[in-house]
Amino acid sequence: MPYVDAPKTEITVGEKNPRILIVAADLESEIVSELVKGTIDGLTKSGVLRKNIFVETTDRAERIPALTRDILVESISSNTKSGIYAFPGKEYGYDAVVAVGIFVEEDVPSGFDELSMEAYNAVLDVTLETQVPVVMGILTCYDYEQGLERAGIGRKTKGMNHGYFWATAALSEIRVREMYCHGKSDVSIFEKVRPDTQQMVENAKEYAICCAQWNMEVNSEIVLLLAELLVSSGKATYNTIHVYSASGSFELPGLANYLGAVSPSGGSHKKFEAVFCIGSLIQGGTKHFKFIGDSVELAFKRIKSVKVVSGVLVVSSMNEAKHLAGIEVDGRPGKNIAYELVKELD
Ligand SMILES: Nc1c(NC[C@H](O)[C@H](O)[C@H](O)CO)[nH]c(=O)[nH]c1=O
Ligand SMILES: CC(=O)[C@@H](O)COP(=O)(O)O
Repeated sequence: MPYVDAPKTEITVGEKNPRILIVAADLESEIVSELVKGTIDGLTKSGVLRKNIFVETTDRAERIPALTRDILVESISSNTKSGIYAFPGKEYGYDAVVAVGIFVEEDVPSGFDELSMEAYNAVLDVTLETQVPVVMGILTCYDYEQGLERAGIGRKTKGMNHGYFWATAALSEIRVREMYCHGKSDVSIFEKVRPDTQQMVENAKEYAICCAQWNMEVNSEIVLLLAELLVSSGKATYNTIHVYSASGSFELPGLANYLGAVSPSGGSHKKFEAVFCIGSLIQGGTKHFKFIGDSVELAFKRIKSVKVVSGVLVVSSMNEAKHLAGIEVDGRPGKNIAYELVKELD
């Protein structure tokens, strides 16, 4: 069974009901239709009104990014914005998008990795261009059975419908942007380490840390040491470090770009010195972790709105991830990557 440490977040939508677009490839397929159902189910259970969930379809997963972009652009002129969070420049008719589809390696005789990478890169492009979070629900399976399992209808192992993950991811991305627009970040992770009173530090700068919610046991170690190093080196105080939760590592570039491009309305303008992106991608049963790892690194390089420091681990086991987060495993001391990340500021 693949390793899964998915976010435990349960989200209930607020007063403003979000508008969610699902762009699905090949709705005729039993896998995709089940994944779309799972996504809709997850969204409505969290309080999204069914009338605010829109499903558009195409025949092939590689067409999802272009179709998503077209629908988003068209929605600018519509009169149906929810206004949950600010879009810089243009406002779209949807607060988040879930891309749903599947590539099966067995069915792609050559170029499977290229096909998948192109789709992942193109989905991230849409997010970076529009600032609308597009959640990655395109499965990259070795065979059909793996797809059935991830749709919760496996024949050997039933599995879990991943549509629920994607529903949560879409809503988390909306929530974190909404919080940011209200001048809020989530510093609860510092509760145990943050002193009650803080010295005034001259020239303390504002930093953001975006932290993926998958594999938090690992990510939290990196975030805590990173903050400690920023504070002990006099670059920041705990008050000038702001933590924002991204759903998974795939959501990190979109969130970092958003923080760089948008000033929160109502709150003070935050111009971050740098945005650190922390996540750990641990190999599951498919190449999903690798495609995400490669596509997010490329996307970080395309971000111009702010300096981004990537701390996304792409590893084959939880023990490897723990090692890079400074956690001792089987008597072998770990080496936290936070030490390397702060050096990137110099
Ligand atoms: N398996 C891991 C994930 N998966 C989730 C994706 O990052 C993403 O949130 C989802 O595809 C929706 O867009 N994320 C991690 O950070 N680490 C993993 O091991
Ligand atoms: C949904 C995920 O990101 C996670 O389940 C990846 O694992 P797998 O490669 O087995 O689909």
